Amino acid sequence: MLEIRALTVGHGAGPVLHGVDLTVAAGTVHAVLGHNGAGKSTLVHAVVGLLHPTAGSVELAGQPLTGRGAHRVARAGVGLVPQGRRVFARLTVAEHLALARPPRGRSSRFPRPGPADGDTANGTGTGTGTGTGTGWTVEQVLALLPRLAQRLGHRGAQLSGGEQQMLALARALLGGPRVLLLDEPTEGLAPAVAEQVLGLVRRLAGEGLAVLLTAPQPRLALTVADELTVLTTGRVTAAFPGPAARRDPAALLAALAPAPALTTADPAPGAGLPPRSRMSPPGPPG
Ligand SMILES: Nc1ncnc2c1ncn2[C@@H]1O[C@H](COP(=O)(O)OP(=O)(O)OP(=O)(O)O)[C@@H](O)[C@H]1O
Repeated sequence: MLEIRALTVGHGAGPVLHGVDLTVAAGTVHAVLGHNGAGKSTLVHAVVGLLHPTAGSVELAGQPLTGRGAHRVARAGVGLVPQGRRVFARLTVAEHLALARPPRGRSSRFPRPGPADGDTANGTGTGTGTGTGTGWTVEQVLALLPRLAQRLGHRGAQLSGGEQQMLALARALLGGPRVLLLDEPTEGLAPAVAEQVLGLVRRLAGEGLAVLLTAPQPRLALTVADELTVLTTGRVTAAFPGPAARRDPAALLAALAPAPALTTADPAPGAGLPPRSRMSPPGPPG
């Protein structure tokens, strides 16, 4: 479904990603793992058209997306749940959904594959997931995310982190994506809420979406991913099928191990710095 080939892209001062290859099949979750600064958001932004690659390509179901503007990429069926949720503090949930809703007369551009009737999120059984090919309606999104239905009058700033994440997900779904990109969707969430969000992600993949999500740490992503790719300073340094990584996560953990910290036994580079600085691993803690 989503094919990323030899992608090289940066923010103006040289590449951040160097020849990244990655595929996300329909109905699967592909997790991109990497430490802070590895290039995960850069990859996501390049796919959704916010950054323009200097080399390589992005295709959706064989249709080239490379170099298109973000709105055209969205219209082609790529949905984004951005890092940090990007919810408007002063708008209510209902207002967010109204803004994201497809224009009258045009439901989501792509039919929602849909599960069997009555098979709705969290077992609430509201029966809206009919898979009739009409795309995502606000009602269907609220059936998938019933917590939002109880918060329609709340402003973005009044929502919990988990509720904001669900609102960001709802907004993306209303665009009718075939591919959904979620940039660090569990960041800052309590473990139980993070698991709930990933359960929704898994469910959406089960409905046929191709899902790419990013995470700095493998623990939660490992529970839902069909494929895992490790990015290290802008390069793919390892890739694992989900089942194999779950059976034996040692190789994945090793691929994600931070570069060894300098010690006082190391020669010169930290000379003159206080000992704490020399012992710190690169980048902020996870
Ligand atoms: N707008 C920008 N302008 C210049 N450089 C940037 C910009 N955004 C990111 N970078 C740089 O690109 C590199 C990759 O950053 P990116 O945000 O893609 O990493 P990440 O893996 O998503 O990290 P995090 O987990 O912290 O979000 C970093 O060196 C970062 O400083």
